[in-house]
Amino acid sequence: MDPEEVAPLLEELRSRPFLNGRYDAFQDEPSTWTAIPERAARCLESMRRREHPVAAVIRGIPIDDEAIGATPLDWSDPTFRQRTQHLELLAVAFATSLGEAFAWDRQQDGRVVHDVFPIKEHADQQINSASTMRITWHVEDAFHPHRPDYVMLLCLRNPQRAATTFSLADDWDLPDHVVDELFTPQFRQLPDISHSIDVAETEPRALLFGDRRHPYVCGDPYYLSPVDERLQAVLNQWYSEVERTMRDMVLCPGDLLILDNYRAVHGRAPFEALYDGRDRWLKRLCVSRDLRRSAAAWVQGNRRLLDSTALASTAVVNA
Ligand SMILES: O=C(O)CCC(=O)C(=O)O
Ligand SMILES: [Fe+2]
Repeated sequence: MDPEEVAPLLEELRSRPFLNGRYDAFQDEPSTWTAIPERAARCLESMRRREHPVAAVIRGIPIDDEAIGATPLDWSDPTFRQRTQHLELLAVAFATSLGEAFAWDRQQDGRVVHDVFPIKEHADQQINSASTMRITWHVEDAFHPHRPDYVMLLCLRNPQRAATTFSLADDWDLPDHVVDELFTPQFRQLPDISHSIDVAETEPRALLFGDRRHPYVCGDPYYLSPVDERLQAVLNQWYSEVERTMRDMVLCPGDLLILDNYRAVHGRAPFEALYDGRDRWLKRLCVSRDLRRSAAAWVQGNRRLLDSTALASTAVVNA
């Protein structure tokens, strides 16, 4: 994308008052979904309507490195949100070509756009604010029936050139008996720690579903266990195949990566954080094709704010 194409929209978005991550009114404005450059809109429309491509990157979103200021070190100084709101709104505008950007009430204060940057205390945890710890590949929010259909990552800076990794389900070549097992509901998926939920027990689920020739995937191996030890060998075969087909993408400032969260898994390579205000910094959005499916989880009638504890199974919540 030519940066010139999006510059007037970005300029207009810069003049918006601070909305503090509550973007409902903005998402409801008709101009939101008509304003984005045509070629990008076509690509997103193709992702939604044809389910192809499964992963796409839109390049050339102008990032003013000085104006966005320092990469935050933690959540204590919220001014970074004001400095980057126009970029968040732009990402939300792109998301409207795919569906609706939504928030989880227990993640990042219920904000629609998440910040991804390294936090010292999390360096070796399995969370997106880690650094030396690899984020093992996963489907985003795999534990939840209302997980996003798409994940969008907008890169503000990435001096470490840490790669985002992803693998497409269509690339997997697995023996029939492995596919059969993965299509059978016999795997328990617990929530990842970013949701701060303790689920004692979950219903066993299938990891692949839908059309056998072009399956959908749902799983986060780090928080996954089979109902029967015998299935570990099946999981290992699947894991190797995902590793074999894994691609690396080093996002550069102004790159917007869009991943189909039903047809691809993703993760992130480890990197060395410096905590010097210049570290890697991304904005992340979860996008749903259809918010009606999640009505039982809407928080106080807000269709774009989901209660992640509203699961089919019984959830025990850590306060
Ligand atoms: O940092 C990245 O490139 C991706 C991290 C990730 O998996 C996420 O934020 O959902
Ligand atoms: Fe992720």
